[in-house]
Amino acid sequence: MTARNISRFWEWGRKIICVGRNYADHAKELKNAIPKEPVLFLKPPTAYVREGSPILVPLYTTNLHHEVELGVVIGKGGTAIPQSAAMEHVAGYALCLDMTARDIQDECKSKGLPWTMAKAFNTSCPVSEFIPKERIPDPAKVSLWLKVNNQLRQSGCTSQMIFSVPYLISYISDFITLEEGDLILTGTPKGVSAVQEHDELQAGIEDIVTMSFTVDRQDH
Ligand SMILES: O=C([O-])CC(=O)C(=O)O
Ligand SMILES: [Mg+2]
Repeated sequence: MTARNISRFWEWGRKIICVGRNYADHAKELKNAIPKEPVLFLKPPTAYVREGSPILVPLYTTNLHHEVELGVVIGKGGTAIPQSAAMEHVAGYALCLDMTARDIQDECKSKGLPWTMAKAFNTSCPVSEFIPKERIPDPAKVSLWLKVNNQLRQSGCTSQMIFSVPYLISYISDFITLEEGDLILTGTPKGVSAVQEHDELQAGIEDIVTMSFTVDRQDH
């Protein structure tokens, strides 16, 4: 068997662990409380979509939102990783979108139900190319942006995160063993909004990476 290449982590079938409400300005825009502990949910590996393939709007939503996020790619697995050692477990990063069926999420929230239908559908996790760790020396100091049809909708800096990357790795690994190839989505800054069929989404991290996706309606 040939060795797997971490720069194609999306092919590994590993976990996607997402952090919600990690930016106060986004928690506020959706009228959510500022969390005292990280809010976590999961996406399956079937959520991945790469440039060249469209983001598909599930048939059951009329309010699909973009959320631009810094993704952290795990290079060395572990359980109960101390914060002081957390960065040794990072192989690199990826720019990610946490596509969210907001109408379904609102319904789930009001019924106290899990967010799976709102967050975990096929193509709900567009990802950029792999960004080696050296290209982002400090994950608490990078700017992210997202445009829809060339109009800026989101622009934020990871310095606004409530819980830092090392804190999240340590917190998550206390109860979910992290494995090589796992991806952690670290939450979105404010500016989330709806996308429609045929929209063009473009997102970037400073001059480090950009990516673009089109939105399509699922046809069955
Ligand atoms: O859906 C939400 O508002 C929670 C979330 O994923 C985020 O804050 O990134
Ligand atoms: Mg999110």
